[in-house]
Amino acid sequence: MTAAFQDFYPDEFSHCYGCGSQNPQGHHLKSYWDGEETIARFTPDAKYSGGVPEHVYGGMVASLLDCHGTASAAAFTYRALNREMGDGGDPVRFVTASLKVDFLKPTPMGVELVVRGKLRSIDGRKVWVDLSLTGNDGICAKGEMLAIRLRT
Ligand SMILES: CCCCCCCCCCCCCC(=O)SCCNC(=O)CCNC(=O)[C@H](O)C(C)(C)COP(=O)(O)OP(=O)(O)OC[C@H]1O[C@@H](n2cnc3c(N)ncnc32)[C@H](O)[C@@H]1OP(=O)(O)O
Repeated sequence: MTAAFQDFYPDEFSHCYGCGSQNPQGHHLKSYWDGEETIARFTPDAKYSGGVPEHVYGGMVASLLDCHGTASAAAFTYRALNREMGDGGDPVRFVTASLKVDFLKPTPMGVELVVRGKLRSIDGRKVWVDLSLTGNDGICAKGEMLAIRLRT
């Protein structure tokens, strides 16, 4: 089975509620390559409802974009450097500096959500990623992230 980007985060940095393998309460979001783009799939539990039970609350939507975006920034950078994750070299890790979310329509509950990341540009430690979240009836939210590579 293909490893997810998050599987390469060192344990000591894997406590993120959204995607950390070491957080037993967390969502354990997993991100993968899909051609030139990145993809993650997630079905929120019913307790993450918005104003009505049929819709997902906005914080969950932003959280999925956030975690998939930083993982994608790392993946795009590895690829730009012609490197593989887990290659034994200096780890490439990112945090979110800025995340803009446009909520285009309510996000449906009870269906698998698909989060996609597309590289906009890399400029030194700064990586801009365009994000989208799709439900069963088209794109529900779009995001623009600036992720910053941590100094190692
Ligand atoms: C080895 C470590 C492993 C860690 C593993 C983590 C795994 C991931 C876990 C999963 C995580 C899940 C996701 C999460 O939840 S991540 C959690 C949420 N994010 C954070 O907590 C980040 C908090 N912020 C910081 O730590 C610092 O501010 C960072 C590190 C981001 C930058 O501080 P640093 O001192 O390093 O760099 P710098 O200040 O010189 O800035 C550098 C450049 O960036 C530009 N800039 C900065 N901010 C903004 C902005 N808002 N808009 C526009 N531009 C901005 C800045 O002008 C400069 O540009 P230039 O002058 O070079 O042109």
